Amino acid sequence: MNAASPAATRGGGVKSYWHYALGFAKRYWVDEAVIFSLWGAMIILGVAQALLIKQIVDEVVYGAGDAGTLVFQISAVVGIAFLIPILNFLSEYRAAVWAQRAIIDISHRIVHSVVLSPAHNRGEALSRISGDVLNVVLYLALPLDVALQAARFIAVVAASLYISPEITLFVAPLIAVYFLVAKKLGPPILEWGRRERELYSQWFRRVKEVVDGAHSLYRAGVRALLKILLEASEKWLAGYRKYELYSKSLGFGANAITFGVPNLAFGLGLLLSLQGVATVGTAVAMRTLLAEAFEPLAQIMMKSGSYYQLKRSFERVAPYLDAVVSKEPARGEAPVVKVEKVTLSYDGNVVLRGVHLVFVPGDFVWVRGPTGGGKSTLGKALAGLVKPLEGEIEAPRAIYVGNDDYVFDASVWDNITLWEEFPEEEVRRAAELAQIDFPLDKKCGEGGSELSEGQRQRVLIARALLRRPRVLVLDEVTSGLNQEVEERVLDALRRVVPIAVVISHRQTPARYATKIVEVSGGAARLVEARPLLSSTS
Ligand SMILES: Nc1ncnc2c1ncn2[C@@H]1O[C@H](COP(=O)(O)OP(=O)(O)OP(=O)(O)O)[C@@H](O)[C@H]1O
Repeated sequence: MNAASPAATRGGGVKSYWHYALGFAKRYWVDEAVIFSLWGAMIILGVAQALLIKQIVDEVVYGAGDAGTLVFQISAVVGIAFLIPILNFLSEYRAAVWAQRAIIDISHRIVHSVVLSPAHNRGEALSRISGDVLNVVLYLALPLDVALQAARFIAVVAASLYISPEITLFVAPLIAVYFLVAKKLGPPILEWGRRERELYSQWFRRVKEVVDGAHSLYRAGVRALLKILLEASEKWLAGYRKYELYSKSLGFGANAITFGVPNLAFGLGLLLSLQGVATVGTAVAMRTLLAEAFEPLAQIMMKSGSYYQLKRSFERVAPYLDAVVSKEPARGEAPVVKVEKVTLSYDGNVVLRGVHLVFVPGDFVWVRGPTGGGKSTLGKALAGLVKPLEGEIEAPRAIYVGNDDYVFDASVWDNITLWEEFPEEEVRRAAELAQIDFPLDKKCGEGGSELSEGQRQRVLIARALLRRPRVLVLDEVTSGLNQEVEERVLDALRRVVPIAVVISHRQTPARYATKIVEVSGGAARLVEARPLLSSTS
């Protein structure tokens, strides 16, 4: 998948709908071409089927044509009748998989956008993923969808005009009425549906209140209780009645026209055949064709009915859409960290300039410096979470662990694996290396509220170690540990992570450091380099 330009979020302004819709169309042009071709074939086959039916009926009724040709034509009609559902299945399958891929892509973009720009609210971003992403995909695919349905409708009308302009023009006003009425009534019905659901939840809340408060409400007497319920139920029922009346009567009217028009065309065709203006075949073919005219219209109306809902979702997600989906570094890359002539900034405000650092396997780097100097910024940049304004950073499979990393309301185990499948012994090993000495089935609470700070930090470290990073950046995540445990964690890190970068105000990392980097005054300098320690010492 191509990555779009990251300008929108950083530049502040969100680009227009068409910018994203065209980008979306370009990214998925293969899927779109396949779906369009399948639909094209279905449309052509549908029209061909109607024309063949006209010919067959006329040959039988008027005694023209021979038996061999008839058998061939009938076989073709039956064949088409089988082929259309198969093509339909293929297009629906392709469209469904495409939609899921698009959902994953957009979710990745949201996640990356949040990580690249920590100003975003993470909880908000997660709710976007669960609530809006599907709508965004539907909204971006809307032009294609509408074009497809319009093409279906136009093909049916064109074929009808070709077979019998008289009948087509006669039923056209009815089709227009169907379209206009449904278009006018559709949105109020959707609105009523929403109000009805709201009323239902109000009613349900009332029931719940009565059930929960029954004990104290009993003093008011059972009759009063029932009265409260009755009033609430009647209010809800009144809303429900109105909604059902609207929606069912529209459904009834639409069905009447959907069934009526093809049969009207059929009857008209038969009458015209008596006058010699049409043939019986025309009547049958028109009936078959016109039965297909309403489905695309209904689809267009349904899409336009949810248009505003889709648009709102899009507006909520658009600020996240331009994030670049970075590539995973290839496995087996040498874990050498290179930071060359790098400038790091936030919204144009430079934090660090001219950073040049090289770390090699076995390095244990202690990053120190005054508060606000840019240590975290450097650490995040190593893991690709802050993009350099200038220069290049190479740090294969780097993971950054910071104190803001989220601990979910789940067990320690789930917080380490994040619900991914890992062999049990690997999870236990990661927990052991991170010096987790409390049960792995212990509940963490929302945000780790049931853990001490040191426990929370060890869970975060185990989560990172389980993923076997080649470069691990720990940003003040040993601050809650007592010195003895901190030493054990750092020692484990030194043994198992090829390149460890520890950002800390404490002195403990000095014991293990092969390199010390001082971050202050807008610069990050290597101030000390010691010989590499052997991993067993
Ligand atoms: N997301 C952000 N947006 C804008 N500015 C930021 C952002 N994060 C950090 N900064 C700014 O960048 C500068 C460096 O911050 P950074 O957190 O990297 O420093 P630090 O050395 O890690 O500090 P500390 O020791 O207090 O954690 C600070 O002036 C800070 O205000």
